[in-house]
Amino acid sequence: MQLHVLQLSAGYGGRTILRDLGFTLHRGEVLVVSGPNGSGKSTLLRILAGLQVPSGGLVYYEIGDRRFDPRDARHLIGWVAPDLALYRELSGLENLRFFAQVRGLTISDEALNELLTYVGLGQRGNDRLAAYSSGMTQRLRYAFALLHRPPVLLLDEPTVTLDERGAAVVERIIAAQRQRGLTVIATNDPRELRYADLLVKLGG
Ligand SMILES: Nc1ncnc2c1ncn2[C@@H]1O[C@H](COP(=O)(O)OP(=O)(O)OP(=O)(O)O)[C@@H](O)[C@H]1O
Repeated sequence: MQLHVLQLSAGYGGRTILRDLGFTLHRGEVLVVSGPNGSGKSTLLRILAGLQVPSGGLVYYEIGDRRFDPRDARHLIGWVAPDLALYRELSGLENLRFFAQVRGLTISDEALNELLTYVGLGQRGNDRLAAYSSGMTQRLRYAFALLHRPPVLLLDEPTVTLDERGAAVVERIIAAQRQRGLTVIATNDPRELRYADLLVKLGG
């Protein structure tokens, strides 16, 4: 599996944010996208997730001899971002059940509870999200992203609001993802540069 980005450009209303960006990411590798606020990290991740269309260039995932446009690759992608909204009136477990159903997955409650334990929410799966702290909600986003065991993991500000234990969970998830496929991290936290097999610096 590979991710190919060729001469990518993107912007908003005639303002160019990303210009002529190119790289290839191979299975097992981690790409870290760094840069100051407003340099286009989230924009790049949204394009890789198929949530935004670039103004120029080419982006595709390659598996064997098949190519997928990001917009047709949602089943391949797990996505964690601060603006990823989950249902506050549902419990953690109910959120996972709901999104598994939406994705057409059959996953037992036992497996969902294992996933909750994996992200450190084992004791809190039946609490409503309204009662979660921001770090607990961020942990649940990881469980959500991992539901379908995606070969591509896109992490925007992966450890924002997480404590040390939460950051250790993220470290474990990234290590596991190296066995499964690709990881892309957008961050301006210098501690996260250590994950990079490939580093793309945006802005200044
Ligand atoms: N929907 C939008 N409409 C117009 N401009 C936008 C939109 N989204 C982002 N921008 C602009 O594009 C630029 C890049 O934003 P982006 O969120 O990709 O940067 P970032 O590097 O992720 O920033 P941060 O570190 O603050 O999260 C910024 O100048 C931002 O104001």
